[in-house]
Amino acid sequence: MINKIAVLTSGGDCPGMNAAIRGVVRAAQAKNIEVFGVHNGYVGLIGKQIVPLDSRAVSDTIHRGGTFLGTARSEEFRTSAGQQKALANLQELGIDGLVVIGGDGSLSGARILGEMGMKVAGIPGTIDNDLWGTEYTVGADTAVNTVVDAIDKIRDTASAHGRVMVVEVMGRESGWIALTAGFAGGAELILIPEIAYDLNRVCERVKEAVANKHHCIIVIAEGAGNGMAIGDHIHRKTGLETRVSVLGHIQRGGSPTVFDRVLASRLGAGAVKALLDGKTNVMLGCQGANIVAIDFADALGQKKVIDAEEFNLASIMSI
Ligand SMILES: Nc1ncnc2c1ncn2[C@@H]1O[C@H](COP(=O)(O)OP(=O)(O)O)[C@@H](O)[C@H]1O
Ligand SMILES: O=P(O)(O)OC[C@H]1O[C@](O)(COP(=O)(O)O)[C@@H](O)[C@@H]1O
Ligand SMILES: [Mg+2]
Repeated sequence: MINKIAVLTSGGDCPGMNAAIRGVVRAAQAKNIEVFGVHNGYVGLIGKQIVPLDSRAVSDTIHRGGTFLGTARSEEFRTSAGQQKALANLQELGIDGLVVIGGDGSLSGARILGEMGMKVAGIPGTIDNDLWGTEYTVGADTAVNTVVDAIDKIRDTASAHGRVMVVEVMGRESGWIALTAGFAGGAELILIPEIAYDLNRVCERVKEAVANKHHCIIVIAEGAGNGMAIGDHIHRKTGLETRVSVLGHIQRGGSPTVFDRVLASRLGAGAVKALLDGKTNVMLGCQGANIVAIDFADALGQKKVIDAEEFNLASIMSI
């Protein structure tokens, strides 16, 4: 039996976090469960920044990027003392269920609270789409649409000048954004941390592309190398005019796409349902048309792999 649920957003923000909070609040209210919002992730959980949320508190939020609850990274929460404090604050308010919206780090924190006895459910929220067990994380679709919009614009000027354009995108350990946006944006080359590349061959492909197509767009994930350094190397080896764009945090902001709004709402409602069904220590995810609850042990214990077939197809599509 669950009477009071708290919800927080943690780690790197992503478009759709507000829609996920809204999903939790409204699904809980529909079942007459009280909801509390925790400001600033685990920082606010330790600092007791916890406020009641009703249906009206989440009005006008579905279309907004960022998170109205605020997000943070907390070193204190990594310690046992911090975790005890966080748990005690929840218990003091009589909160018996917690929904954590965030990336792999945030969900690892939720798992610890779950092991300490709190009932917890996680919603995967990160633009990186790097969590195992869900085809999409909240925010990933919006981020790749933002990147493709940038690539389309960069392509115009690349073609006009016959230049090489290096576009560095986010993803310290995951190449999903680079691969998906590179594929959809028609990039000639995609460089990701999961697949080794040879710079000499990259330069050969660049020369070939500029000769045949009058431009060359290279999308590189930040985890696969420094865009500026790669651009400089290409220019020195090929003599071709090269420009570099580092897209940075524009990828993390903006109004969520329809896909992300619907996904976040469904995962929010799914998290409430999972807790009411007596489940705990689970991450909600989407698999095909279904919302599923996956044990943290699986979701956090396995590494999502990049689709090698898609990578090869993107390369074929660029000839
Ligand atoms: N292994 C862990 N154990 C406990 N808490 C963690 C762990 N990993 C991350 N956290 C908590 O979650 C916060 C967010 O994690 P981080 O990795 O920065 O972001 P994300 O959730 O976006 O991956 C951290 O600042 C920390 O408080
Ligand atoms: O600028 P920040 O907030 O330190 O983090 C940058 C990182 O966060 C991300 O945008 C998202 O990653 P997480 O969701 O795991 O935090 C990465 O793509 C990027 O490398
Ligand atoms: Mg992370």
